[in-house]
Amino acid sequence: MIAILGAGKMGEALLSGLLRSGHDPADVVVSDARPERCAELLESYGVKALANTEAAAAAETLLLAVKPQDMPALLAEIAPHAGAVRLAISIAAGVRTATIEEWLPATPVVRVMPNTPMLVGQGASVISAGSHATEEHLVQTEELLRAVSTVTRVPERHQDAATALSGSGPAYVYYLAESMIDAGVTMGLPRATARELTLQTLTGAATLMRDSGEHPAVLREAVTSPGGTTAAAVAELERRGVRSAVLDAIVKARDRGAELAGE
Ligand SMILES: NC(=O)C1=CN([C@@H]2O[C@H](COP(=O)(O)OP(=O)(O)OC[C@H]3O[C@@H](n4cnc5c(N)ncnc54)[C@H](O)[C@@H]3O)[C@@H](O)[C@H]2O)C=CC1
Ligand SMILES: O=C(O)[C@@H]1CCC=N1
Repeated sequence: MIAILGAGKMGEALLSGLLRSGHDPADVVVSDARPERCAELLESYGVKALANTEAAAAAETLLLAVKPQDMPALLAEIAPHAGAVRLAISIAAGVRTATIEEWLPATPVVRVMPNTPMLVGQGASVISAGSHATEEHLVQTEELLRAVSTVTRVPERHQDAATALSGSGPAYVYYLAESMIDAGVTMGLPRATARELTLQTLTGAATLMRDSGEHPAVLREAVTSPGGTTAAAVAELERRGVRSAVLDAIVKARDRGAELAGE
């Protein structure tokens, strides 16, 4: 039995991935602080909702998907009931495996940083083993996540960097998308047209980068005609220091992650 504790946006993405990859709804339970949320998930997926303590007692695998600030209360509540748990997987940003192990001593813990494209089966997750987790636990976690994301193993000391890059990363892409759409509207394009062109450009450019395996600089050069339009735009980005702003912003996100984790 797998229990998803905290069935919000990310919890639901995990749930739908598990069911899509062939898990029986009878082998998955959810628990959430909001009863109406539990009713919704029962209605949509046919999974049973239990109280946190009952879910922890019934499951061999826990997927901990509450917000980081709700994690201490959840761990304190379930710890006395989690005797049969063989693997605890946490997706909470900035919560270290050692913190979870303080509450669930001797339990194998795997820490995951997913991202929101997991909601459409296109996530990028990084995973790290806690001190009791073995190869088998990492493989089990990879199997659970593969239906909704790619999975990359990193040592836990790289979790804050991965959180800054891929965990927060979708926000940077949406920020760029907003700017591009606004530019289109400023130049007189209908908003729907600007949105569609921006969306297809981002999707197409990402697909080309993946499928060609080329370095992004090579792909950018292929767009940039001497003395042309792209060269004018890129020169302005360089003049404004956008490249170093992006780099500094992501390092700031990494530092904030370490601060939130109490490091
Ligand atoms: N949203 C994002 O971009 C990402 C989020 N994460 C992590 O995923 C986790 C979940 O995030 P979201 O799904 O976005 O949040 P959310 O707010 O949609 O879901 C959290 C759920 O936990 C429930 N909850 C709160 N306290 C509880 C308790 N004591 N017992 C049971 N349920 C409880 C809430 O009712 C809510 O449904 C967070 O720890 C976050 O750090 C990780 C990567 C990316
Ligand atoms: O902004 C945050 O703190 C979380 C972590 C990764 C994405 N959202």
